[in-house]
Amino acid sequence: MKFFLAPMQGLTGYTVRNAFHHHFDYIDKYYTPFIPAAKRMNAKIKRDIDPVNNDGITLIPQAMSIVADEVIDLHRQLVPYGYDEINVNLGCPSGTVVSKKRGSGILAYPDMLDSFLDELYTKADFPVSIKTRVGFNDDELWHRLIEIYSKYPISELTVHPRVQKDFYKNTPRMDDFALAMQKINPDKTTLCYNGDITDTNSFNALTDCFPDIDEIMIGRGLFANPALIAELKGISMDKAELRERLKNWHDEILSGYLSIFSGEKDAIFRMKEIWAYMHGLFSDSEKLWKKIKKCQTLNDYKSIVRMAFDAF
Ligand SMILES: Cc1cc2nc3c(=O)[nH]c(=O)nc-3n(C[C@H](O)[C@H](O)[C@H](O)COP(=O)(O)O)c2cc1C
Repeated sequence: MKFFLAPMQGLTGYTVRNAFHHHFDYIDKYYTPFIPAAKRMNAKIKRDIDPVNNDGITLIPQAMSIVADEVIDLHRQLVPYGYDEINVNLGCPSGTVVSKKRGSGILAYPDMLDSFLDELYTKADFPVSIKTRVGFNDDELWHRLIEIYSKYPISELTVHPRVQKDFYKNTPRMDDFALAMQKINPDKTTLCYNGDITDTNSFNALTDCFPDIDEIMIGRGLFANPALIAELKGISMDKAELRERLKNWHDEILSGYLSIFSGEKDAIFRMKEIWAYMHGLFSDSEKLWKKIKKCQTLNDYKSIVRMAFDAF
């Protein structure tokens, strides 16, 4: 089984990717948070994809676009950095994205999706993978969408079996993932599952249902428990070792953020985004989370976190 870290805007930049690579090195492949392909890459994006900042990490840049020439142009900008494959985001549910028919917005327009992919796969002389949801308002069009996907030489199709309207609510629609397993030719396209893998139970339920599945992408579950993949692989780790690795992982991210952002407030804000998922691992987790949410200065933040790790 191969495990991938899901792209997450604001969370899976190079600082976090490196921390995973150094302290929980179980991730086979990483994806950048989406890069808006309509514009030229800015300094922040260039820093994020720079191979110097991604040493030893297998990284796939993700494009946000529904225009073939934009994807081709982004690829042209990425080649000098050593990238070949591009992943296209057809899953983002955010209002500002879908209002432009981008992300999961295009899933309501199968004909438009078909012509986009037709032009893209005709013009692209490099591997293009896709990350998709299973519909917009509902999954009635999923049959049609999967027929469209199955026509093209998609290098890897990651399916997050929710529709746009679900955002992250409700449970993944496993019947829709089953249809993808049935319709996608594994000799042409590798199918990757994504959604709600958070522990051994959810992992076993998935692999019991789909024993042929070979690739799983995990997002929130890895922030709730950075050692999750080790657990899924049956690698044992006692509490002291987990605490030590978790602390090193946390400290590397904090010092990385403090060196990137001009003020400590920004670094603390970004650390809070991680704690929103991670606090559940700690004792008295709700109380801890409240304290972290309230804290405004680096000194306060550091002392709360020190106590949390002491009590771990
Ligand atoms: C805060 C946040 C940011 C995200 N940013 C992206 C993104 O840039 N590109 C993308 O394809 N998906 C993005 N996603 C979706 C995740 O990649 C993933 O599909 C989703 O979290 C479901 O997987 P999970 O249940 O393992 O977390 C984002 C999700 C969250 C919660």
